[in-house]
Amino acid sequence: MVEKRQPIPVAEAVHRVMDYAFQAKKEHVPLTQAHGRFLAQAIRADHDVPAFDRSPYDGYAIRSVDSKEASSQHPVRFQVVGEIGAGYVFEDVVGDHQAVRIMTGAPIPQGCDAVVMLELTHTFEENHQKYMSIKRPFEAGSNISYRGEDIQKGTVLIEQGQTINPGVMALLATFGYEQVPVYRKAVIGVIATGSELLEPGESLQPGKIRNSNAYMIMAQIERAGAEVKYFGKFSDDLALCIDHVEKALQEVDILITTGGVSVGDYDYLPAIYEAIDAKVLFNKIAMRPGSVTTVAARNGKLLFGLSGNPSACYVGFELFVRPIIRSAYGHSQPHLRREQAILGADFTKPNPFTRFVRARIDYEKGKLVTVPSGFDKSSAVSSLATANAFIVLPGGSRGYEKGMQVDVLLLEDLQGSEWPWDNIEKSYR
Ligand SMILES: Nc1nc2c(c(=O)[nH]1)N[C@H]1C(S)=C(S)[C@@H](COP(=O)(O)OP(=O)(O)OC[C@H]3O[C@@H](n4cnc5c(N)ncnc54)[C@H](O)[C@@H]3O)O[C@H]1N2
Ligand code: MOO
Ligand SMILES: [Mg+2]
Repeated sequence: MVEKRQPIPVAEAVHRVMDYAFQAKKEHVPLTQAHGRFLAQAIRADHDVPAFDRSPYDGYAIRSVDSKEASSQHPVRFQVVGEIGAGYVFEDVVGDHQAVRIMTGAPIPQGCDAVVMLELTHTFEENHQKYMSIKRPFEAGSNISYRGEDIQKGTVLIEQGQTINPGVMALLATFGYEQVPVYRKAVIGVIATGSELLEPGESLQPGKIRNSNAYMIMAQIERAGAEVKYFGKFSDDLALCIDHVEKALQEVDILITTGGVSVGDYDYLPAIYEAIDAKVLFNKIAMRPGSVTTVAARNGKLLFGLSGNPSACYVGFELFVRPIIRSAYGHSQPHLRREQAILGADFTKPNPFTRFVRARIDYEKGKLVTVPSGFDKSSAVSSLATANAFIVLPGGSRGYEKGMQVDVLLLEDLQGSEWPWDNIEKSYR
């Protein structure tokens, strides 16, 4: 008698997985390796930016009071008493009707309170002395970048858990983070199962297929910000498989297998979970694709038994594995970002279970429009390459028409969402 599996709602499955959320350890990495990592500590400004009043232009630093009488009829002349480039400090105090030639980024000399752009000055020499003149007055503060105008000392600039993007890299460098506190990458093991699997370098043979899931999952792991450990393929021998899983578990934070979770004669995963005494959190979800997605836990470590069908495997990863990875990095919005979009094509399939249609989101005149990205079967591999979203169609619906509003989950968005599973749009016909 085949075991009858009881499907649970998607949200309930995600909850059961998230009960095992863990925090990754912290480490320091050189700044040059920090891009794409997750900050393990908030970054606070320990000095003002800019740290001194500076010139935003190439020109002349002056005392504004000396320019008061300047007009096109009566230009005011200044004696040029020095020159400073960015990186240098003018050591003297600037006096009455004196000016300093100054470059963009150089500190404003003592005594000066305005900068005149080079283009607005006339320069000349008399008796080997340099002068410049201007034809209009400048107010105190004209063309000065003030200390702290960009960032004030003490400001929290980035919260812990944020992704280090190119802009964060600039801030880290600005504040002297030669070594950056980041979360250590979670190590995720991958094992493929199935005697039909060939590796990409092997020629096709009758009845065989190439193992695409392992390479897809490894990329999904990297996209989620974790590190991959690939353990290759299972053998056909159950005892060896058990041993394989036991050993792999020692080396990872999470273990993912693909295939072998349904009720086929060679679907070994249920037997393996039993043999290693892992607690099965669920083995059937009211969703398509991915209904067979199984998750088990042993000694606090999760084992994800993703489906062998490529589309089901892909969806299972994004819904259940991704949030566990992101939450390990202190992220408060670890789930896929949920948005609403206009359906750009009919989707006539009825949905007894909640369906996650691999889809493409595009912007059209300020609106988000989504269309399925191709062949919509659990076994499909073709619709994944152009997918950047899942259209979420709740169970119980009888198909959707072009123009309807639907919920979508974004696959390539870094912001994420805190909990996307409440009140999924049910505007079905
Ligand atoms: N009697 C039933 N049969 C099936 C059920 C069911 O409820 N009762 N569920 C179906 C559903 S839904 C799915 S999804 C699949 C799940 O199968 P498994 O997770 O056990 O995976 P396998 O049997 O190992 O393989 C399924 C399919 O995927 C191909 N595959 C496997 N691994 C890979 C890989 N690494 N790369 C590419 N493709 C892979 C494999 O060749 C099979 O075609 O079960 C249904 N059956
Ligand atoms: O689990 Mo299967 O992917 O529902 O099609
Ligand atoms: Mg199977």
